[in-house]
Amino acid sequence: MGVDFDSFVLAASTADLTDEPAARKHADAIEFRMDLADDPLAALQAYDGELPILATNRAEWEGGRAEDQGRLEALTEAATFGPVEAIDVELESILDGAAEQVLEAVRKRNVSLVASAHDFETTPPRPEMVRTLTEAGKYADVAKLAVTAESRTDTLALLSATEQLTAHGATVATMAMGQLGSHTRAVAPVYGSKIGYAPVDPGEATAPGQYDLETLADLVARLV
Ligand SMILES: O=C1C[C@@](O)(C(=O)O)C[C@@H](O)[C@@H]1O
Repeated sequence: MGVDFDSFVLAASTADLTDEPAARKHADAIEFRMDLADDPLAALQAYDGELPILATNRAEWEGGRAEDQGRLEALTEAATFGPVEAIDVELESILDGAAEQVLEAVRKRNVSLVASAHDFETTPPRPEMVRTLTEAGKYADVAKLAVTAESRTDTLALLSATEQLTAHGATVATMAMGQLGSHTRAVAPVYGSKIGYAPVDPGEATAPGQYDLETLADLVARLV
């Protein structure tokens, strides 16, 4: 049980689980953005796709659309559905103790856990990125960090932090958002990043600078 993040996992990010047949050819998993869906628990109930689901219910304060009210409860419930083999929860929610019931549900069903942090404005200094990823890794199977690149120096710092942690045995997922960061989505897996996110339809990106699924699948396959 659980998604195996020992090797790279390409997740098709979507608010619509009926995208699954279109994603199947290129993706290893579906990232279901519950916060962008109309009735996410009903959609999970109706899901009959083949790909395992990584469920995300991104908080408004972390760049998503989910209000705090009921957010973590819905994520906890998502963890009880058979096809949900991984759960993404914000590192901030873990650290402030709010995610305890999510962590318990994840443990109970042996679902994989991704602890994530985002910076939609900048790229923090390298030591801070290493600290954030190290902290996230204490709680989760995958420590994920998405930053916003403002320069090539930023993207190099992110890739270097990715390489360092991977060399020390950590399982991390990293990406730089924004136009300047796009190439890191293809290149970070070379340095050890274990999850890539891409929309099936390029018009439905879930973060700035994403490639469409087919393009990212092709780039990563050529590089890794
Ligand atoms: O956290 C992430 C990473 C992401 O923000 C990206 O930059 O690809 C896309 C989101 O859907 C996902 O939950």
